Amino acid sequence: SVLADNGCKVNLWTRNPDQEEEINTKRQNQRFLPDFTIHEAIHATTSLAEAVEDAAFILLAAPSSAMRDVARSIKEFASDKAVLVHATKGFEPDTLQRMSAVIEEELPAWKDRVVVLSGPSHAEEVSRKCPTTIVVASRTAKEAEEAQDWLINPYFRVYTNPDVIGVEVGGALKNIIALGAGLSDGLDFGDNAKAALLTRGLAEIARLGVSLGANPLTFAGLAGVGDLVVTCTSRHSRNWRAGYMLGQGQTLDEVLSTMGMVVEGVKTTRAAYLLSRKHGVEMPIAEQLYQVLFENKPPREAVEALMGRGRTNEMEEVAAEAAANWKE
Ligand SMILES: NC(=O)c1ccc[n+]([C@@H]2O[C@H](COP(=O)([O-])OP(=O)(O)OC[C@H]3O[C@@H](n4cnc5c(N)ncnc54)[C@H](O)[C@@H]3O)[C@@H](O)[C@H]2O)c1
Ligand SMILES: O=P(O)(O)OC[C@H](O)CO
Repeated sequence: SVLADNGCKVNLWTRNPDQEEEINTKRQNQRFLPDFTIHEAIHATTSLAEAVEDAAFILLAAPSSAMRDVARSIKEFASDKAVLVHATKGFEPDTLQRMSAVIEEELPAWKDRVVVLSGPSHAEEVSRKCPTTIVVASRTAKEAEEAQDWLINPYFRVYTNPDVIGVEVGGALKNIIALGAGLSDGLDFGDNAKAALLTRGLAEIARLGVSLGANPLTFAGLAGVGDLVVTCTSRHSRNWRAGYMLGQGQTLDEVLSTMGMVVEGVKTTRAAYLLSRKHGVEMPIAEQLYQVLFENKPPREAVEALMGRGRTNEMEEVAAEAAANWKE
């Protein structure tokens, strides 16, 4: 919609022929974005070749578990002159890789040229043209600035950032904390608890991010605290909603079947748990959530475990992590 508003002719790929027809004839997508009139310049197609072969700008937004397949499928059709952007917030579940690494493996022509788009941006509000700020990151300024040119408009303000790793890690890990915030709200634990989760969650995100090579300052920006705040507090967030239902006593299977949309935080909790062990990074919130989601730990016990941890210094850990990384 942003690209169509900016004067572009847009092809939107869907695997579902009914959805293709609904979009092209009724200008609606009732399942995923009800009551929104889709711009006339958007043409839905079930043909991936038609969707990408003449495209100068390609935006991949598949769930993280599907990104490799989708990237592989466009290889034979996409022009390597196209600006390639992804908006997916998660790690590949099996390999624990970031999305740009997965895309670059499947599409070597874009090596070091994949742009990451992230930040606080629920589709429900962008489609209503609510003022939104996001960030695009790439290894060299050229690609991010090109993506910025394509996307920026009076209601969609786009910043650039050189920190691909930090922007991807922030976008992925905030979903875990949003699940936790929803869970806390579902247990009626109040605003103090939620503020604690956001703040200590940000510390965890920064710790793992820095150990993966991110700039810690990125987590103070749109892809860090910005997206963390919106996802932990917005009624639009699927991750917050899923956590809330868990807090109210539903099982994970019940929650996921009710949602009918991707809840990236579930698989990302597992990925973060495994990455934290691999890199020796302490992530107590992610660890407790992992036990709630995958080991049937009662949520109240998880909160007790977090509150009962040994005494610690608030600032020490982030500074120590950054120093260790710098020495390497
Ligand atoms: N919804 C938002 O506001 C928003 C904002 C920013 C980023 N994101 C990110 O975008 C990604 C997708 O989220 P969404 O909101 O579109 O989810 P969604 O659940 O609304 O839609 C996912 C779409 O992917 C399709 N899909 C599932 N498996 C597929 C596969 N194997 N191959 C191809 N397509 C497949 C589904 O059919 C569906 O159309 C996530 O990583 C999410 O974090 C979403
Ligand atoms: O609905 P969620 O929880 O997947 O969040 C969507 C976006 O990432 C918000 O920026």
